[in-house]
Amino acid sequence: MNFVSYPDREFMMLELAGKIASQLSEALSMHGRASFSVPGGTTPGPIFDILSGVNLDWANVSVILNDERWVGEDNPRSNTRLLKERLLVNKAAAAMLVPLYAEAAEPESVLGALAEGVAPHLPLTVLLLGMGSDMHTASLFPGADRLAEAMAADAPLVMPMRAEAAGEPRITLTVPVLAGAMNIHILITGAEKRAAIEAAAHLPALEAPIRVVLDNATVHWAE
Ligand SMILES: O=C1O[C@H](COP(=O)(O)O)[C@@H](O)[C@H](O)[C@H]1O
Repeated sequence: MNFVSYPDREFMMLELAGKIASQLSEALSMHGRASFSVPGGTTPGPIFDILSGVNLDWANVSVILNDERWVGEDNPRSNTRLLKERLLVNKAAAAMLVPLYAEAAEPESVLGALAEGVAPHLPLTVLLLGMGSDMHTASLFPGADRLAEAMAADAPLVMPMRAEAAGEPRITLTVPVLAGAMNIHILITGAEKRAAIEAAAHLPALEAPIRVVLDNATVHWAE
């Protein structure tokens, strides 16, 4: 893995935001459009704040979550809510949000429609991932009910996922979609996650799902 250690979080967020903006900008110049997949959770808020103010042809950028918790936007755990509050504001308000959630009791009942929405935006231009200290990324949790299926080469684009550590049911981009991205960045902070990602490099993917992208990703870390 390509591991970059930064002196502090603020510097890391600024540097990585610049890198992502230039990768999106290059795709926009070459193809007239770009797709950007982003994590939820607690880590990416500051980089969203920076990116939302960057001058970019956002109207031609599609934004897709890596994964969503099956809760409505009124719930503070909603990743869509985070995106709308921190990334899809200011200049980036012009970007197109590709939904990974629709009002339904279970993800299974709207899966087809959500997958159809994702398909035209592949391969992802830039994939930004987070990681939990249990080595899950997106909603690929160790021990999740459909993890092996989501790792198969012929997996559908999106899948529902349930795991004890996940809390609510989830929906996630699957491994072929994640691993097929043109530029992959993993954003992590703190000593515990650093130790986890170093351990993941020596573990099978079913125990350490982050492993599925590690060989082709740049890991960005700050204490
Ligand atoms: O549940 C999730 O967790 C991971 C990691 O989140 P963090 O709070 O430790 O930064 C996140 O990447 C994923 O998108 C999210 O749904």
